[in-house]
Amino acid sequence: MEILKGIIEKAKSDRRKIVLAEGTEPRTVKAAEMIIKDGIAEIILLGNKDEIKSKAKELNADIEGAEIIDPISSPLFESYAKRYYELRKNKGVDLNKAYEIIKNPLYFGCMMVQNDDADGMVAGAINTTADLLRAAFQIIKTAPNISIVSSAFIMIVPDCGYGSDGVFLFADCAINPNPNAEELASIAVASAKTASTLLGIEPRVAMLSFSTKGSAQHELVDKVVNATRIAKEMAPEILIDGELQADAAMVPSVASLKSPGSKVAGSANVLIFPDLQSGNIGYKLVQRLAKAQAIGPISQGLNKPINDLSRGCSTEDIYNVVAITAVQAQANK
Ligand SMILES: CC(C)(COP(=O)(O)OP(=O)(O)OC[C@H]1O[C@@H](n2cnc3c(N)ncnc32)[C@H](O)[C@@H]1OP(=O)(O)O)[C@@H](O)C(=O)NCCC(=O)NCCS
Ligand SMILES: CC(=O)OP(=O)(O)O
Repeated sequence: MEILKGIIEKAKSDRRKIVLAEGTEPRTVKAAEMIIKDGIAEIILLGNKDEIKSKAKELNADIEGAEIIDPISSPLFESYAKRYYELRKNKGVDLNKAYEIIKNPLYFGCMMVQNDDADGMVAGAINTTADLLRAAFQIIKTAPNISIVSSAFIMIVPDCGYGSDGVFLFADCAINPNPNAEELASIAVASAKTASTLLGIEPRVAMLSFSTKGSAQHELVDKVVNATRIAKEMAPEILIDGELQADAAMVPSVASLKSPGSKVAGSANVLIFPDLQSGNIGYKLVQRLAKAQAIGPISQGLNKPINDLSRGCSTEDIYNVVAITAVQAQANK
């Protein structure tokens, strides 16, 4: 929890302007109230003004301090549509289509961030990850020298001595369905960076598999072995090891049996899943069965901070992801 408090204090220290694209969604409206009250960020809610105000009234939420922008009647609408057309005309988008697309708050919000009218955006309480990411990929795009955008969850597991006192980073649990070895290596390196910059912990990165150091042979294991080698070449300064089963990665007694001498096994705090099936299932199991707090998915590798939520998120989750987005935005300046 200390880690989360640190992020929240950092967000407060230099307030950024964050767009909440799902402005009428009840958890979002409540989160906006809390964020404004605690001074975490300046908030822009997107959507129909009357609908947002009546939702706030119904929820007894004070959102007086929020700016409300209706994309359709906004003076920014025309210029954003034209800019979107310029960005996507070589992909077959004509001007009429651009006007249609910019009515969608996910696209309008990304345009606000891209044009520095806001510093970051959070959505995904009602929209799917794929819909949010498509808008971000098209408008915000991938940062220089980054081959692939991925995501990570901060997992805070109660009464747990593994990882960094129960704190882990899990990746990729939200974006890339089946990364190849190079892509998996990039996810590992990006996650190590997120762990050190956002969580302030020294990353110990485990490349997870159903095999530990050759205990099983399969092409799925080969992918993780290759990804581990590539990640070590990409970032020799980072502690990365694999392939490791989850118990060998986290539990010292199992690590000493299965992978003796490893600097990561038994103490991993960054867990890299081999594909999205295992990553998404894995984080939800830990969240629900171990009652862990799952904060994210936090995007890694976009030019500017756009973050997703799970549709199962709580008001508190939105509050936390906004704080993280604000801290990422500070780092971008
Ligand atoms: C991320 C995702 C939406 C991309 O899907 P898609 O639209 O079919 O992907 P495409 O291959 O058509 O690519 C669309 C654009 O995004 C870009 N893109 C796709 N994946 C990318 C990635 N990981 N990093 C950077 N750019 C990416 C493509 O380069 C392309 O750009 P362009 O249109 O400018 O050429 C898709 O991989 C997905 O649905 N992932 C799973 C999301 C999910 O359901 N998660 C589980 C719940 S959290
Ligand atoms: C991250 C994630 O799994 O999102 P959702 O639950 O909305 O599919």
